Amino acid sequence: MTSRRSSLDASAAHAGGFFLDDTPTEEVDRREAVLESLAGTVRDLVDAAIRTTVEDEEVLRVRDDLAALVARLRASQLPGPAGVRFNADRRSWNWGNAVVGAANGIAPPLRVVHGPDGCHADVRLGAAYEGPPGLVHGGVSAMLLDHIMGETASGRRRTAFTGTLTMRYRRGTPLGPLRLEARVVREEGRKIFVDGSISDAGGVTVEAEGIFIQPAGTPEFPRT
Ligand SMILES: CCCCCCCCCCCCCCCC(=O)SCCNC(=O)CCNC(=O)[C@H](O)C(C)(C)COP(=O)(O)OP(=O)(O)OC[C@H]1O[C@@H](n2cnc3c(N)ncnc32)[C@H](O)[C@@H]1OP(=O)(O)O
Repeated sequence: MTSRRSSLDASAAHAGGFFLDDTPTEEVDRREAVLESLAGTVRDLVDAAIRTTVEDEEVLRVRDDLAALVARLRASQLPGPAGVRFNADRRSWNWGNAVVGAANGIAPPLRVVHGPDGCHADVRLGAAYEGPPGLVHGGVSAMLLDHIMGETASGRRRTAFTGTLTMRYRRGTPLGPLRLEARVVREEGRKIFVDGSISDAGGVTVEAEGIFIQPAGTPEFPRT
């Protein structure tokens, strides 16, 4: 088995909390597809574990089988979290991210689409994201909006951290298919004001307003 840790660490240079990495885009895409397929199965496992009704003995046998699989993945590990990396093509990858991480089985995951007027994402939230019965946990709604609004502020050309995020929960957000939207309303110096929403088939369930800050001294690339 080949470890990936050394090549990533050797090529990384720090840039405003993000890492410039010389891994070619083709190689990033290849590895991402592999990790994504693993995370999809992990996500399925989480859902199956929540909803299983098999006998206790079978649950315990599955637990032992899983422990053996975990040990195989632990054979070669990063020393800490996956971090955020980007290369000279401005291909960025944040495989551990809680919302979009390709390798993260507890990320829904959100697939953010960047357009001229902002960003949107279609997502289906299952049993792992439940708060009130049949409804999305309010913190999960805030987390997803925080991410898509932050990515909108970032525009894939600068880093933008959440300064203030205000949520208005208009009605319960049902588990199932949902659409998230975000757009930049205005900018003042390093402050980027962003609106966001979550909708189901019946309309908006959650609205949000956020102020995202570009940390002082961090790089900004031209718009693409
Ligand atoms: C690089 C290449 C491309 C890479 C491409 C990758 C793209 C990848 C996209 C990822 C998208 C992630 C989306 C998730 C986003 C999170 O979840 S980020 C995590 C949660 N947020 C945090 O942890 C932030 C913690 N806070 C901080 O780090 C710092 O307080 C901040 C927010 C950076 C501000 O610090 P600062 O720059 O020292 O701020 P400061 O100079 O005091 O103030 C600047 C201005 O902002 C205002 N301000 C400061 N703090 C706040 C606040 N909390 N609220 C409102 N206004 C504030 C000040 O009043 C001031 O305003 P003016 O006086 O200029 O009018």
